[in-house]
Amino acid sequence: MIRIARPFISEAALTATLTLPAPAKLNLMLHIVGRRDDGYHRLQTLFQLLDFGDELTLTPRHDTEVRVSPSIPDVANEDNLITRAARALQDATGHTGGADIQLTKRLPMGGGIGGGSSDCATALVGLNHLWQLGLDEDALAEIGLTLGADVPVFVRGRSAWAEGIGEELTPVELPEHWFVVIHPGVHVSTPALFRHPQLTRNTPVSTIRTALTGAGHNDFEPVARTLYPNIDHAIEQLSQYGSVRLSGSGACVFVQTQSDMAAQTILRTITERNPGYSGFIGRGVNQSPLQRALADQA
Ligand SMILES: C[C@@](CO)(OP(=O)(O)O)[C@H](O)COP(=O)(O)OP(=O)(O)OC[C@H]1O[C@@H](n2ccc(N)nc2=O)[C@H](O)[C@@H]1O
Ligand SMILES: Nc1ncnc2c1ncn2[C@@H]1O[C@H](COP(=O)(O)OP(=O)(O)O)[C@@H](O)[C@H]1O
Repeated sequence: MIRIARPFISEAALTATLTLPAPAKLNLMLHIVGRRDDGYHRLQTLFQLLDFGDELTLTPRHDTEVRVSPSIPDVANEDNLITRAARALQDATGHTGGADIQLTKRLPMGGGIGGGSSDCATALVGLNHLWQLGLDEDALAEIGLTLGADVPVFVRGRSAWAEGIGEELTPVELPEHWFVVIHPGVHVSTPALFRHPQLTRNTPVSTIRTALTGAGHNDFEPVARTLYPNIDHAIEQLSQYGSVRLSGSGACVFVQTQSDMAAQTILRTITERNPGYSGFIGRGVNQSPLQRALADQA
């Protein structure tokens, strides 16, 4: 655990409020190449950050309370990854202040687009700033990894090639395309998919260079399509517009477009045709809007 002396916090910092984005990610490809002794799967994946996501407004409190509002249905305040991030920071540093955190949730839950992980990372990065804790990026990523395999990429804020369980990150420069992301109205449990007996876990190891050519696939896709007919249907529907992929363990599927206007047309067509589906458009970004927003504060 990282322990630092409790820093002095000015009265001005206690009244400051910070609004920060929590962007989505896509897995442009995701190969499962093995398994660790603790059961976690070893992956190779290309994380593309998007300029679309949730938003957190953080206000410090004098007491130790951490309150997230509105609460997320079926997720207790102490289980919310935002609260868990705040608690982890308090534990690591001995900080005795708390926070009120307003959450604008735009990303579908269990969508494979990292909503919870990104909220968690934004809380870590934002509270480190507001509470003046002085933890560096490595320390925040290390704390983040204890809360979820996908948290470090959002803490570091670069589109990246990832190995290990997602924490060995190499920043990459990707073309900043537009993406139509469709949520086909089903909630996928990531642990359940990782446990599935039919999941391919022995894809041969690839290289970053190969992945950057656009080669690769998502090993979750066959299982997700079998278990969730809506995912299968959404992939079929979108495939007329280009190469469709599942993101993470699903349920979101996506297709790349050359313009915002093309993306709007596809999104409108698919959601009008399928009333249970929702979706959004995001532009791929190499640097996270979180780090850009924080730099603007400095
Ligand atoms: C599959 C991916 C791909 O980006 O994304 P999502 O579909 O969740 O967005 C991630 O690896 C998900 O990361 P994350 O959602 O943070 O997972 P965690 O909370 O750390 O783990 C949830 C559970 O999934 C399993 N797990 C997770 C990651 C991994 N590399 N191997 C695993 O076996 C473990 O059983 C773990 O208890
Ligand atoms: N702030 C949060 N936002 C979303 N989900 C959260 C949050 N805190 C805890 N969770 C839990 O984490 C689970 C996975 O959420 P999410 O990150 O949206 O999925 P995925 O990683 O598949 O995109 C949710 O079903 C929910 O139970």
